[in-house]
Amino acid sequence: NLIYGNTPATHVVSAVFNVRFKLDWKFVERFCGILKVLFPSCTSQSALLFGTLLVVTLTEQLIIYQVGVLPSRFYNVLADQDYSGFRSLVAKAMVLIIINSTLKSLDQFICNLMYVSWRKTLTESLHAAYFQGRVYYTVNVLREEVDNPDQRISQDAERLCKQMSTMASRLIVSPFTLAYYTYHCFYSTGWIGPVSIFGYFVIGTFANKILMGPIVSTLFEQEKLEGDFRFKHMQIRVNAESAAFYRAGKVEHMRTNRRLQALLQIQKSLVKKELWLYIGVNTFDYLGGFLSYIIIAIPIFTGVYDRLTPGELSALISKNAFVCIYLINGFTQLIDLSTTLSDVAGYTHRIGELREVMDDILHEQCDYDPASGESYDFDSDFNVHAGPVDTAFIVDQLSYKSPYADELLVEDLSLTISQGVHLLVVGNTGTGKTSLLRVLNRLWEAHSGFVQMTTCFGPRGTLFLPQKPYLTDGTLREQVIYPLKDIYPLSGAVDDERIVQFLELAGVSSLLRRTGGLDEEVDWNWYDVLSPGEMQRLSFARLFYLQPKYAFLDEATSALTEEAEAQLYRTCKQLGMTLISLGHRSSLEKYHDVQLRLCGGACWEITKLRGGSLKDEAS
Ligand SMILES: Nc1ncnc2c1ncn2[C@@H]1O[C@H](COP(=O)(O)OP(=O)(O)OP(=O)(O)O)[C@@H](O)[C@H]1O
Repeated sequence: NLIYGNTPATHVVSAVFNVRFKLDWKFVERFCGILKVLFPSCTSQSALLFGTLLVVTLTEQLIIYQVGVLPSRFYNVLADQDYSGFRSLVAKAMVLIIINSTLKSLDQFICNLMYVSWRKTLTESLHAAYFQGRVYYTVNVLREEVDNPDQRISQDAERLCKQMSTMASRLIVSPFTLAYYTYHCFYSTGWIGPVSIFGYFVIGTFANKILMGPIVSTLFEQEKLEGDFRFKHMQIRVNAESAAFYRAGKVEHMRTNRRLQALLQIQKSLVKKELWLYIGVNTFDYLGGFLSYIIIAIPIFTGVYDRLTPGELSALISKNAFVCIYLINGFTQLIDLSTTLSDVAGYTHRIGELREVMDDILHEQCDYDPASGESYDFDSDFNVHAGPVDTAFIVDQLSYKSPYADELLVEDLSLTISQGVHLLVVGNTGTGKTSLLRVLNRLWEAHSGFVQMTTCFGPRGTLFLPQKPYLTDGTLREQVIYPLKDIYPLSGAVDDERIVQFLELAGVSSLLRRTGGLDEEVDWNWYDVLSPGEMQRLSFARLFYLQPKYAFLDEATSALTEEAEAQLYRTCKQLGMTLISLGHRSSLEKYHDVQLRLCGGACWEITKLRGGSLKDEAS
């Protein structure tokens, strides 16, 4: 039995602005979680690309060193007027330069490949959680703490992968160059060189971490406002016609500009905060240049090198400076990455937070049938689950309310939805008619009581036609067979005849001409070109095609005439469906046997219509 109830819906207050996202332990946890997704195994594509990048960048470093010492060799052969040496050196230089530039391009190429591969893996993993069960509904409608989940999946994931791939080639080689030059530095300056440089790096990192803290949280906020701004434009795009009827250009202009201003304000503050980080980074860069001379100055002024001649001393200074500068340069490159790291941290928090919330929702929602242990899959699960075969739902002492409200919409409702007993649910606006469907469909949790679902979703089971017709993108056939991915049953050309016949029965056969055929790709937005009535008729064509045993129709004929309504209801009944309708029209009564009236104030009553058999269990 699918029993759910007794858990009051929790109201989660948006905490986005109270939480300061920083470079903290939470960041490390979230980042490691994302890395686990990006590198699922040692033999995964990303891991192999990463290994190849390591080999390429290390080879590149060796070649860079060879290219770096070329000028000193040129000095040698030119000073000695060694013509043959000069010729072979030129040839060697040409070869080295070609290899170097090829390796550099290869490095870039692998980074780009890695970016695409990471984006694919990360986005697909987010999709897997988002589209599992009804997570996409809960995260968009019921959980306020996650702003713009769409933006996090489509844009933030992309930017995170981009930034990480740009960091990769610089980071990957750092441990090797740092180890190599630390050894050389120790060899030529003793412990004072490496210790001073490491100390300098620690101070630099600490200073940068302090400067980066506010940037990470501001970046997080900026991305939220970026999403809000884009959403506003999307809202206008989707509702352009309604807005135009209101002549709402001015007010929408003002509102959209308001969102833009909020976004720009935060962007400005981000730029200001970044100024301090840039000052820190640049100061660190230039101070690093002097540090090598300070390191060598200490033994000189303390008299360690007093016995060296000025010539030997300058050779020593030049050699030490070279190694120290290389080592400092290695650290400086790491510090330079801090601006990229602050971006990475911002995106990591946004994606990490979304992953956590989706995991949480998945754990909370038991979207599987405990009896059979199977999850509900609209496409493939046509098995009827445990319970009387001629019932769809058994509702017992059910109370429910909207997620953020205190008052119950309905209290202690008991009824059985059985085959052949057509049920009409009526009631004033806002009394909880659609909410009843939400609770039956497990989009909302019941406050108390039980709902036992004894059929499956989809063909042969239960189908819900929502109040707002939902049209997907794609061809006319895809609209009709929605939400199935393939035709059902798989019967080839016979399917075409059925679809055409059902389009005719639903009164939208003209769509065939407009689209040019069932499988013609259309470049229009279905919402823009169909009238509300046509959308409702197309939803009925869908219903006829899927032929569920039970059809829940939420004001499904509100945009149609009573004659059209009569014809559609007649067809549904001829196809053997049991109808559960929600609506206000009295004309609906004649197609139903039982009426459930939601009276407001949590009250309800069940009455018999037209002498139909009353099968409720309530008083
Ligand atoms: N996602 C939501 N979050 C919070 N409250 C909601 C949500 N959806 C609906 N409500 C509220 O729940 C109450 C019941 O809504 P419901 O959609 O069930 O009304 P209804 O009886 O179907 O109304 P109508 O006849 O207009 O369709 C309303 O007060 C509505 O504002």
